[in-house]
Amino acid sequence: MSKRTITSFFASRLADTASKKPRLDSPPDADAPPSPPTTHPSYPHPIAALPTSLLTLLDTSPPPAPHTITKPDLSITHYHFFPPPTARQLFLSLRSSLPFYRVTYTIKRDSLDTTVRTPRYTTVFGVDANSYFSGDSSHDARALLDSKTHKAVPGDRYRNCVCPPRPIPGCLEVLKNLVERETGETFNFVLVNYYASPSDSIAYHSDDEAFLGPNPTIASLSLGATRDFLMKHKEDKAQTLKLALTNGELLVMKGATQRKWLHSIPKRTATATGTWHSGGRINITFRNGRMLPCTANYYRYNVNTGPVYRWDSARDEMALHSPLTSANTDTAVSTASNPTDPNTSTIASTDKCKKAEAE
Ligand SMILES: O=C(O)CCC(=O)C(=O)O
Ligand SMILES: [Fe+2]
Repeated sequence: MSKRTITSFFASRLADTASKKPRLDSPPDADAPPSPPTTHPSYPHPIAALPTSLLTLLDTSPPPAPHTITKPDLSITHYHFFPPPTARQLFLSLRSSLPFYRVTYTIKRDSLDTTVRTPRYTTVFGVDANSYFSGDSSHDARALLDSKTHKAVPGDRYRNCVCPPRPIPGCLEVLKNLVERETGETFNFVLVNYYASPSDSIAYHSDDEAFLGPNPTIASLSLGATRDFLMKHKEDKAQTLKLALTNGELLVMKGATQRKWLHSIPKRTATATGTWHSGGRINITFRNGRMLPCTANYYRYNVNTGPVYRWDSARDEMALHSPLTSANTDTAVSTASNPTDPNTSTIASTDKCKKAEAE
């Protein structure tokens, strides 16, 4: 959690804006050739860097003042983090560069195996606080190191993970750095949702898994189409909130918010979504996973064993990138999981299954 007070937070923001201090740690050189894509053995394909012209826009656009929302047990700050034209370019760039998944998994419901199809595209990068990747996104053979010993992680540490953890690619690292600078927090996971149509959604849930620690801070960036973000208090049914999240908006949820409130992006019909425009919406959440089970959980529910989708600009839609090599179920995971292993979090799975049941 940030140790900065609200006053110092605003003071540093105002000072940054007043001095037109660059927002990026290494401001782009306008004449520099575009950065190469980020590559890593754990990626299904190289992930393109953001164009230099876009990095310049990100670097020079100071965010306007944050707004706070006052409700019981709620700590939310939101602001227009990027101007809409910049956010639109970011949306187009990330939609075409990232690998996405349409995850399917099985859960036990009334002791029967039930298949859940996640109603949106997802992807995830990062690793929990016990490990980190050597080097930076310009290195293509980044090794997973132990946070205490700084040596290679024991080979079996992520054996329950559906795939090896993936380092955060350059295009998302840039955004993480900007959000960290703004919030005073640090994050080690970047989760991405792509809502291709108004019927893509996320059911009511809270991101309160034990592996995030108590009172987690979650920063959430919206790019592309406007979608309604609904919130309701877990106990006081009279307490509800509806925000229309627009292109370039950043929402920072803190304190008791996850413990006391649920949130969702409900399905909408195309006609009811007056502000919908074709192309969909990307949501990026920045999180700090403190405990080992976080990694297996996030890769299971956001990548899993199914095929990769990539944006097909000719067809103007997501298209299968890789042939289906294994069934898009988590059978492999269930058989690989060892319930007595601390990597297999029953708390986490239970939390996520609650989310899944309504999807
Ligand atoms: O798309 C959004 O704004 C919310 C996504 C979300 O709640 C999540 O990924 O946990
Ligand atoms: Fe969430």
